[in-house]
Amino acid sequence: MSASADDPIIEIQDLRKTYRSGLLGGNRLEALQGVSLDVRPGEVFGLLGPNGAGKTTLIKTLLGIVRKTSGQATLFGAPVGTSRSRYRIGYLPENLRVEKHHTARSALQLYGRLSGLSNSVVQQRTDPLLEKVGLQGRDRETVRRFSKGMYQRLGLAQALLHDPDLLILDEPTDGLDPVGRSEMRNLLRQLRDEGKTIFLNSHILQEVEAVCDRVAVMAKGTLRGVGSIAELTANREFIEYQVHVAGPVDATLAAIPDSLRKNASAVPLLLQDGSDGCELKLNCDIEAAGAGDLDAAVDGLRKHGLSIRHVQRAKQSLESAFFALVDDTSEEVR
Ligand SMILES: Nc1ncnc2c1ncn2[C@@H]1O[C@H](COP(=O)(O)OP(=O)(O)OP(=O)(O)O)[C@@H](O)[C@H]1O
Repeated sequence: MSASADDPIIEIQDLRKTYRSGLLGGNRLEALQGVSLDVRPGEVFGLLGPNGAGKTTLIKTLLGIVRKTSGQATLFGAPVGTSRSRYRIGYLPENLRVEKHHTARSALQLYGRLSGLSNSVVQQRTDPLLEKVGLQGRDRETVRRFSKGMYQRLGLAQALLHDPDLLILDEPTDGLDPVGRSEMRNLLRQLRDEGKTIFLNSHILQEVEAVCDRVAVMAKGTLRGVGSIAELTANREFIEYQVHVAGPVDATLAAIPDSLRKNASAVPLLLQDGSDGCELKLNCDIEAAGAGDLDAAVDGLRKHGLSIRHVQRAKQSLESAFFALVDDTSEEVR
């Protein structure tokens, strides 16, 4: 069967990696325990997870640096580790190491030779690339004087040198200041607009939220959730309402029905008219018809003479979705 433009760029099926160490490999650590996911052409896909989740192992398996124990992983339809798949990938490692005597220009020449590009192609691509990553004018300084942000830009330039279709980026904004992070975000969006597929690993939730089309959340070698930010943050168990009440915290909590109080909290709040009040947070069980719970709470508040100033449905943040997904009681996605 011939490849189509919509075929996944990365296809992973039940991927497992067990590290063995100690005497005769007696100690086993299952770093990947049956991970399955697809990355589609042109998307920015983020891999999120706490330390030790298996993110680096997954990336290194895709790059052919770590050998899988079992399962399938293909890039552009070819098994990982083959030269056919490797050539179409640009990789930004977490800590790019460049000999201190290099300049950005000489480092790119070296990386170009290592990728098998001719000198003339490297010459031709260097200036536009330095400009793209914002290193124009700094290309003759030795990297000894580079900030972490400049290193990351150089790393991205080397990853782009052979014009790959897929970029695999390990913590691309790690160690960057807010300006550097915002510049890197813009650069990633620009690369996506140019048609590159981007697979990145990050522990910075805001970055992932700002730039990724889809996200996979991993914990302890298993996949806990895959989807767009909107899909991952659509809380399936609770609807949270925020109710602004013209009354103190204690009276507000006392006014709502007993059955709702265990899922409620309130904090003092300055109301829009400048008077004292509180914000009541009410977690309503979806299966118990959330709207009915809200009506019951409003009835209780009104019965106690408390005025309601504002009601809104809270959006679940990626952060709270993330913590719920990596929680030990969360179920694995296969
Ligand atoms: N070469 C190795 N030999 C033995 N165990 C390893 C090896 N590399 C990683 N591990 C273990 O595999 C598990 C997953 O590690 P991995 O580095 O893939 O996680 P991670 O999600 O990238 O974590 P971090 O965010 O801390 O980099 C960890 O328990 C780690 O200690």
